[in-house]
Amino acid sequence: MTATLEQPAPTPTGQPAVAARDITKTFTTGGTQVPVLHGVSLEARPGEMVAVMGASGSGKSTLLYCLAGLERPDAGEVVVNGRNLAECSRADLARMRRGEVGFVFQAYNLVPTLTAFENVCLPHLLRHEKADVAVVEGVLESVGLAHRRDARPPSMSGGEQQRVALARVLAQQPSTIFADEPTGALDSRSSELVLGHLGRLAHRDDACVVVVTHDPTVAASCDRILFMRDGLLVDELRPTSTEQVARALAGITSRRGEC
Ligand SMILES: Nc1ncnc2c1ncn2[C@@H]1O[C@H](COP(=O)(O)OP(=O)(O)OP(=O)(O)O)[C@@H](O)[C@H]1O
Repeated sequence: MTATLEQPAPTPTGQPAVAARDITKTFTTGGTQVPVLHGVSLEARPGEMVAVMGASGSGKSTLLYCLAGLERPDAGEVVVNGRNLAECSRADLARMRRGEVGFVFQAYNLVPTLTAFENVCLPHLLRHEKADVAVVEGVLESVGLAHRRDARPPSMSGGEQQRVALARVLAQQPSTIFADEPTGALDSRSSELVLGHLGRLAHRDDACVVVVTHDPTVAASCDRILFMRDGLLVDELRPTSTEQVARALAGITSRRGEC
């Protein structure tokens, strides 16, 4: 699999689509405090596809959840499309995630009793809107699942479920997309297809895409990579090849715990 996208990456301009300023997050489980984010600041712009990499447990998913408004940071600020998330109610955040912001979950989050088609329509249903059947069928076809339209998640492979989850986000036509390991369950062909979609959203449709990944090939497809270690962003790279990304990641993870 080669690390290329069909669209060349333009230089992103303008205001950031996503900005985090000095965010911290500590979880408390069973009376024990688990500090995860220690003051993370970043910016990602419309038209940009940004990867977040780092060792397991370095805080990548927690960061993504804070950026998407699925977790509230303890301190610091997250601004998405000009809106400070701390000033948004739960209902505002839920509305954002059903419209302008899309999230591709590691665990798919599909409703098992609904068909693939119905799962893709779900954000529309939750907004009490009618989904455009042609759009929904179009996105299912674009992720190679037209023939699985009426299948339910329990009868689908992990890769098929991952592609339904992506189709659900594509059908929303969001301006900002967060994706947690979006190719984790996919073979290399499906992985290329998903990356192609995300790249086109960023580079053709001027969306901002933030992807958490362990896969150097996926990260090499992005415009910029942010490296995390122990709850901090410690490095940044504009990738030129999968090998270069793999070397950089190995360097970051081998120095784990030094800071
Ligand atoms: N809801 C939670 N409650 C308690 N601890 C949590 C919670 N979510 C995450 N953590 C802890 O925070 C730390 C960072 O987790 P996170 O999932 O953000 O890391 P990650 O870099 O995405 O890891 P991976 O690559 O394995 O998915 C881990 O120690 C994890 O156990």
